Amino acid sequence: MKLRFTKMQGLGNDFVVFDAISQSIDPDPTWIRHLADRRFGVGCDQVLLVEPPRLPDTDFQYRIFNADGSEVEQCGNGARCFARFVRDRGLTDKDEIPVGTAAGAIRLYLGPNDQVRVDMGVPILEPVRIPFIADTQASAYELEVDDRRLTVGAVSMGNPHAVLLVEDVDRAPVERLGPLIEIHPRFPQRVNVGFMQILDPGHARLRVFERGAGETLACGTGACAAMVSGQMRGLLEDRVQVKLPGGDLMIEWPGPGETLWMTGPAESVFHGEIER
Ligand SMILES: N[C@H](CCC[C@H](N)C(=O)O)C(=O)O
Repeated sequence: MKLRFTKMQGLGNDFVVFDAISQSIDPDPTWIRHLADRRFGVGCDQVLLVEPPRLPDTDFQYRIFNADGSEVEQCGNGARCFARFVRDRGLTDKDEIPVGTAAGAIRLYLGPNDQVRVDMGVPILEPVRIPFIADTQASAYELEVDDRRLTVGAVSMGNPHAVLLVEDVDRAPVERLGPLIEIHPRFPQRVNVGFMQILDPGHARLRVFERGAGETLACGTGACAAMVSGQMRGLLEDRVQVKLPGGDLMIEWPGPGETLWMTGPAESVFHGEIER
């Protein structure tokens, strides 16, 4: 059976997107891994499925699968690509799209110049909800990694993030520490690992070693989590330009308990069909 897909990207974080409303898609982890493989498959960081709504007051459900086949709760760059996909495919004519994810409902706003603004909900800081094993909630935690004591922030955007501060992202030990922290036992669901260099209270550089995908050119939820962690540590203000290797995101967050907004681009690259 031939399945139609669209290859998309948000700041170089790339996706294979399927309309799973008009097509029957079984997201078997082995097949997801094959799809994501950059030599034996199409190649992507994540696979996205667009499904009929499941949550009240939403128009769609959107499911996210990492390249390793694991299904996850949230994807920031994917959310923007989702919005572009459903508009370009004529699945909606709205500029404001309520959509359900495994982490709950979010709202997407299509703007000019391929920009999409996303209400990412309220960031989660309570350790048990991240999940992260800690005695109390704090703006930063000590983490033993490879016989070294590191300081990390811990935040959930629906998916878990650890955030480290570094002097220079270009020289950050992403390849060495990313995989070690991703599977650290204090993160029972594994974790995405952000390495943030703060330039000034309104600007930061970030690299992210993603759970289930490795280092990507951009991570939307990672940018959100890094900004939250930076603000909780008194280092960032409530509107921050986060500069990732693939490009920039604007993150706005007034503070704990408040909604976080992310704005950035989303583009289609090509349409294709794959035999299954
Ligand atoms: N690797 C993430 C999912 C994709 C998130 C990222 N691509 C984004 O733009 O937020 C996780 O396992 O939680």
